[in-house]
This record gives sequence, C-alpha cells and structure tokens, in this order.
Amino acid sequence: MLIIGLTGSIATGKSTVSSILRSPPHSLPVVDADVIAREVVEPGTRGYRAIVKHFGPTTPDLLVPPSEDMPEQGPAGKGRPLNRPALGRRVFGDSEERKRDRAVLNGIVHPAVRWAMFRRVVGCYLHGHWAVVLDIPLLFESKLDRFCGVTAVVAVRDPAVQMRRLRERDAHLSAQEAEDRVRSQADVRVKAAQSEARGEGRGIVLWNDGTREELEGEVARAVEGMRRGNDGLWSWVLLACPPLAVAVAAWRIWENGRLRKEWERRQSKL
Ligand SMILES: CC(C)(COP(=O)(O)OP(=O)(O)OC[C@H]1O[C@@H](n2cnc3c(N)ncnc32)[C@H](O)[C@@H]1O)[C@@H](O)C(=O)NCCC(=O)NCCS
Ligand SMILES: Nc1ncnc2c1ncn2[C@@H]1O[C@H](COP(=O)(O)OP(=O)(O)OP(=O)(O)O)[C@@H](O)[C@H]1O
Repeated sequence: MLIIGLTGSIATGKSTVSSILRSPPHSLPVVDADVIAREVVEPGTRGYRAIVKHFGPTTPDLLVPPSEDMPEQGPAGKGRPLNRPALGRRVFGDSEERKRDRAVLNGIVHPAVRWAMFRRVVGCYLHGHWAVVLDIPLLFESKLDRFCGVTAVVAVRDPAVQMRRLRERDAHLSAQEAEDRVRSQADVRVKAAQSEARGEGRGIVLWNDGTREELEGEVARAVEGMRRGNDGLWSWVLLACPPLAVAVAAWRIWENGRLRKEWERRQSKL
C-alpha cells in the first residue's frame, strides 16, 4: 500500500486537494491530522487535561465561556471545550515565547496524533486499499515524511495568493493574526523544494496559484502517475505476504531517512 504524505502551508490548498482525493473518481482514504488533533484534545482526554494544566493558569480565556448552551462543566460534564482561537493566540507567531509555547502544545498533541494515525493506516492496509493519504500540515517538521512512499506538497508561488485565501476563508483573523499563522510554518516553497528533492516518483508538488479546475487536473495527473507505479503484481505480493511488506516498509523508511539527511546536509551548506 502506498502512503501518500500530503502537506502544504496554511491556506495553500491542502484540504481542497484532500477532498478531491477522497471523492470519485479517486476515492482514496484520507487520514486527516487536523481532525485527529481535534479529537485528542476533546474534554475528558489526556491531551485536554495536559493543555488545561499547562496553559490554564496563564490563559484566562482558554476554555469557551459558559453560556445558556454551554454548561459550566461542559456538555458531557467533562469540562468545557478549548477556546481554539485563544490557544492559537498563545502559540502562533515567531517570538521566543510563542515558539516555546508551541513546542509544549506540539509535545502534548503530536504523540497522540501519531499513534491514532498509525492505527488508521493499518486499518486501510487490512482493507486492501492500494494507497492511503496522510493529510499532515506539519509533515516535514514532524519528520513523518520518513514513512511516506510519496510526499505531495500543495504550494503557491505567490505569497499574496496564500494571504488572500487565508483572510477570505478565516475572516475572523486580524491581519496580524493571519501573519503570525503564516510565519509559524516553514515557507511553502521550501517544502516544495524538499518534496522535489526526494526524486522522481517519490516527491511531487501540486502548484495551486490557478483555478480549482487547474488544480483538479494536476491532482488527476499525479494520481495517474502514482497508480501506474504502485498497482502491479508486486502490490498483490506484498498484500499476500505481510512479513515481506514489513521488510519492504522498513527498507523504505531507511531510504527516506537517508534522503532526508541528504536534504538537511544541503540546506545547512546554503
Ligand atoms: C493552536 C490550535 C488550538 C488553533 O486551532 P484553530 O482551530 O484556530 O486552527 P487549526 O487547528 O484549524 O489550524 C489551522 C492551521 O494552522 C496550522 N497549524 C496548526 N497547528 C500548528 C502548529 N503547531 N505549528 C504550526 N502550524 C500549525 C496548520 O496549517 C493548520 O491547518 C490548533 O491549531 C492546535 O491544537 N495546534 C497544535 C496541534 C497541531 O500541530 N495540529 C496540526 C496537525 S497535527
Ligand atoms: N485554486 C483555488 N482557487 C480559489 N480558491 C482556492 C483554491 N484552492 C483553495 N482555495 C480556497 O483557499 C482557501 C484555503 O484552502 P484550503 O482550506 O484547502 O487550504 P489548507 O492548505 O487546507 O489550509 P489549512 O492548512 O489552514 O487547513 C479555502 O477557502 C479554499 O476554498
């Protein structure tokens, strides 16, 4: 089974591509890290308790305020949900304090997300899917690209297009908040270069400065290419022989780690 790591930067079009991939004619299973990242911090979870413990004392508006529809102890009595924009204000931005807080939040959320994703990928393998898409905003930053047969970066060449789409989609964000969110992630053009550096067939870029129709065409061509490379007899052999599949997966992870180190070495020389 081919693991496709889909990434980009904020508002470059990752969710748009992900919904194209999960719809016919592609109909691929998509594991969405953002959705899982929400599930693992719902009231009552270990992630929720850790966030409240760490950020609660210094963030008065950390939880959604009580109201007629929101009881003091939350809808299920497990606490009120997190006030996500308020937590976002604590962690997005490039000051040292924000970076520290973001690292703490990532340290709470990411391990739980990784474990949940692993379980879902195994489920897709057992269902006999030829490919699964991992939609992960921080694919390279969290080094999960090592586990992907192909990385696909949704990118725009013009930063103004990214900012315009972000402000149109999230109209509640101020210009400063939008800027903070963009700056909290690596430049999408660098991510695109990192994907391409993995080599032909292993890393692709879906450029999304144009229309949705153009994007759909790019996605269709990319899926066609991946299917051609991964839909032969070899895939059936791997499906029929799990120990061989594990050995091949281990070799690919090693190879991807090597490609990653090579990229980091080249970057450090720049
Ligand atoms: C800070 C939070 C509560 C803000 O929630 P909010 O609903 O306002 O934004 P949302 O989650 O939709 O994120 C919007 C976009 O911001 C970017 N983003 C989210 N978290 C991070 C992060 N830790 N670092 C950099 N960029 C991030 C992503 O592009 C994401 O798609 C939330 O983003 C969060 O819990 N982040 C930490 C978990 C995480 O890293 N999630 C990303 C996938 S694992
Ligand atoms: N080619 C396009 N033409 C016009 N609008 C687009 C195009 N692609 C995406 N958009 C719009 O831009 C906005 C951002 O796209 P999308 O939500 O897919 O980005 P994203 O990378 O998933 O963002 P995030 O990381 O914040 O979740 C959305 O409102 C989407 O409808």
